[in-house]
Amino acid sequence: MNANQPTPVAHVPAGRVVARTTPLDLPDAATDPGTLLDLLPAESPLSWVRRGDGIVAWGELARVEVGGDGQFAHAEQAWTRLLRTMTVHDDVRAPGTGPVAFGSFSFDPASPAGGTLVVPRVVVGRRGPLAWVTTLAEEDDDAPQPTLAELLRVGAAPVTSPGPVTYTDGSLTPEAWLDVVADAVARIRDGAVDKVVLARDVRARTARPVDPRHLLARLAERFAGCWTFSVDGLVGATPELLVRSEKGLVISRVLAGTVRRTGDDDADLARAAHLSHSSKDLEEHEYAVSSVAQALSPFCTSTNVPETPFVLHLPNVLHLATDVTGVLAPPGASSLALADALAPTAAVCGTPTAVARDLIREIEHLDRARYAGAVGWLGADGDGEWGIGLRSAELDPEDPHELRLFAGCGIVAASVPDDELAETEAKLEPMRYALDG
Ligand SMILES: C=C(O[C@@H]1C=C(C(=O)O)C=C[C@H]1O)C(=O)O
Repeated sequence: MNANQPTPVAHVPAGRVVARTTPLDLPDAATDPGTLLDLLPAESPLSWVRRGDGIVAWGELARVEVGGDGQFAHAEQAWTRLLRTMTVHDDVRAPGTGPVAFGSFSFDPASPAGGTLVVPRVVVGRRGPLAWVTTLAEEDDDAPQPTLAELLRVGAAPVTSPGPVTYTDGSLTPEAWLDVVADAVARIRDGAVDKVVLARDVRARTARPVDPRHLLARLAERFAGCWTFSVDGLVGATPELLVRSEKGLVISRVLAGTVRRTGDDDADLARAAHLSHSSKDLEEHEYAVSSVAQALSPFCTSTNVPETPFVLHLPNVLHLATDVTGVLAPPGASSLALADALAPTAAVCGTPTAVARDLIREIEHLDRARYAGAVGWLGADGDGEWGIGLRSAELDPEDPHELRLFAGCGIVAASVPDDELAETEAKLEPMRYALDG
């Protein structure tokens, strides 16, 4: 939708809706971590899955499209209005049961991409030994809850691979992007800004139409510790949790400071040790942690901000990581309101935020759309999980052979453009891997 359009566009049912959650006898995540994703249909799958747990969904009961500065607030208002039309029967009562909305929001509120909430018709979730199905239907629809056998038939159509992929430059050539990074370093050294995160895109064209389930399955299998998401054409596996809010406790996993892995365990351990002492990476990380801690603290009675980061090992890269936690002050802001307050963090924008965002608008030459924005889900009680939409690609709604892959990195005074370009290549690897096979 048009980012300047302040009022949300909502496609919602005219009458009352019944949301019904019942237990489901799914195979254990330990024996079959792929089960949730295996249920998905090829058409517009919704997913938020990590290590076999999470929620997947399909069908569209309602859709809300927002844009501009109030994108989160408008989405939340629409969700609250929709909930008033619902009768909820929840026999399971766990995070993710009852009605949920999946959402994804643009990094820059001025982006024409805007944000979307999708309220699915069927949700299947799992959390450890607990599994459930939620259906959302118009009140006069008296179809019984689907059985496991019926659910398994939804995703029965074979997953197709995209075949050979051709990659071409995105909005800038790699050489032009190096100049942008050099420009940013010069401005940082001049004192215009402390840190700015610069991103680039790469276009991919596939021989066969993209089946998002192919991407999701490969991402979930290789990047099991990340959140594998699919919302409204944005697909990826993010290691970075903007915020999870659950029963009054909030957590944000902050990542900033990165080194590529070598594939050799001993060499990687040496790199991890180097990363945790690198003043350039620690500086980048500190900006990101303080931006999250500052944004969370007005909502919390207490927060815990560890003094030193740990090193998060992913298959492609190592990151400096800090889990910031807090106790929500009553009555408790919703997870979407928290995402609104937190986004964009300095991990994907810079410090100070407003100056960094203006600099990105001026020199990056990229519409990030929903890359690096918030992506996740929201429940009826406001709890939910929102990741930062990294290690991701946007599927072209007009052409199922086309995608845009994105990656970026934090630039500080000590950054070297060639190293930053190499870092973006390392961060593009998950989506390139997803498209393979
Ligand atoms: C911007 C990205 O990653 C972010 C930037 C990082 C960095 O600069 O070290 C690390 C993790 C993310 O917060 C990306 O993956 O595209």
